[in-house]
Amino acid sequence: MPSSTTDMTAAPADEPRGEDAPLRLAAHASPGLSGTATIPGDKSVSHRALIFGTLAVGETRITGLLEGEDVLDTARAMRAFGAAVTRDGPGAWRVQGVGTGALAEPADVIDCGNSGTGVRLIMGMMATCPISATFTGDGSLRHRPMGRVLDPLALFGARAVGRRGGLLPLTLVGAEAPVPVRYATPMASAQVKSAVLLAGLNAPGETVVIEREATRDHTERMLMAAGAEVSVSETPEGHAIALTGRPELRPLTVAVPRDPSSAAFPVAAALVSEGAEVLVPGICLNPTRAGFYTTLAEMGAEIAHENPREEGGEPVADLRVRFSALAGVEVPPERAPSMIDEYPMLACLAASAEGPTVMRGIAELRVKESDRIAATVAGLRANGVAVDEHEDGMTVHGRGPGSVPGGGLVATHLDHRIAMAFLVMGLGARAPVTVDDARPIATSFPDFRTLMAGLGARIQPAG
Ligand SMILES: O=C(O)C1=C[C@@H](OP(=O)(O)O)[C@@H](O)[C@H](O)C1
Ligand SMILES: C=C(OP(=O)(O)O)C(=O)O
Repeated sequence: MPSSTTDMTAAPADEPRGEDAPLRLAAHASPGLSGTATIPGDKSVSHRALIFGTLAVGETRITGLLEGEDVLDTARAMRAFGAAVTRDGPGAWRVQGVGTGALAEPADVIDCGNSGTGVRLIMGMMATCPISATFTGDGSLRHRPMGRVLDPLALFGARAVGRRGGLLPLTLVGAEAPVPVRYATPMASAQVKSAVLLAGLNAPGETVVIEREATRDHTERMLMAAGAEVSVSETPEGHAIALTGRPELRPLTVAVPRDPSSAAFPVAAALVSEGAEVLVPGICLNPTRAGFYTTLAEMGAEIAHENPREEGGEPVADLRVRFSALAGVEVPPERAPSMIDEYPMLACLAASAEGPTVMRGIAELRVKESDRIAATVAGLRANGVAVDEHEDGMTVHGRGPGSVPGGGLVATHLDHRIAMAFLVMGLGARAPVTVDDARPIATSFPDFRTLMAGLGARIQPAG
């Protein structure tokens, strides 16, 4: 791994970083996985640590930062807005912030690569500052809707000019005289909520965001830790977060907890690998993120939560996972926000559960890095698994442990989670499962292959 900050944030390409040609990988049946899976830092917390570091006056210290491409793009962007961002060693970073309202105007286009979180939070951060910035991203991000943040940011007084349909590239002109906003989010989205709260930081007065279902709360936690006045309440309209604008944010010391969304992959691998026992230590089990683990318990997964404790202000536990005979379940739609990124993995796992697994209320999956419902359904069918596609979800008809035929090729559509979910499914399938391009895995989990190989997983380049 390069040791200097400059190397870690080299200019992004339009294609996934790394090798030029698509990286086709095949996962072969791998019974008896064992060992310890040390998961990297949480992606959501890592983005926010860099952004809050930039908005605080003074030096923020971060340990355990996820050094995936998405987060490195945010680090590079924070430099463009005036912060001094330094890498001291693996996961150890410092940010010398400029303060809310004192952001520099970037001299060039901000390329957020594959990251919806990066671009949407950064647009929120700058929308109430008297500067302009132009944003773009890779072929996946340029298809994703930005109107969901541009609409509320316009209420603060910001203006955007971009491609039709609210697509990147776009230029955001920050408000000269921002006004605070009261906004009810039309979809369950922590990115939209966070963009509004970040914009509210530099608007005088009280900004309120109301969400029908509570989404991940890392922004609120960090705002409070940095000294902002934030109150959270349940109202007839929903879960409301009120923020008083123009605080002086103090710099934080952030110990990034280990990512429950990344942990989902080795956890699922152990569940489908006959005879497996894997320890996954120190996983963040913040209730706004832990829905996948609740669902696994309902399916009968043998997962012990050992040594529960608090680390860096988040509840964490060590997960000991054993190969399990799973039963299909109906996932309550209201659980979706707490496991939104885990549905592709759950669907692949459901293929070897006994009976149907019903996943509804997840239309948001259609606007992620890929249309994750369509990509998952196509990948399952290519590997002989029966699945029904619904407008807002899917039902997987599992036939029990060891029943997944495999042998198919999965189109990953620049989507790291599709690539990882299907490789994990292959570890318990009868014939190898191949993914057409594993390069996007580097956006969130650069050490995925090494970590999985350490457990005994057979994931190899495919011809
Ligand atoms: O706020 C965040 O850090 C994230 C929010 C979620 O997106 P939405 O806000 O679009 O649901 C999630 O899918 C993404 O991986 C990270
Ligand atoms: C949806 C995801 O990320 P983002 O929206 O930040 O691209 C994800 O990591 O699964």
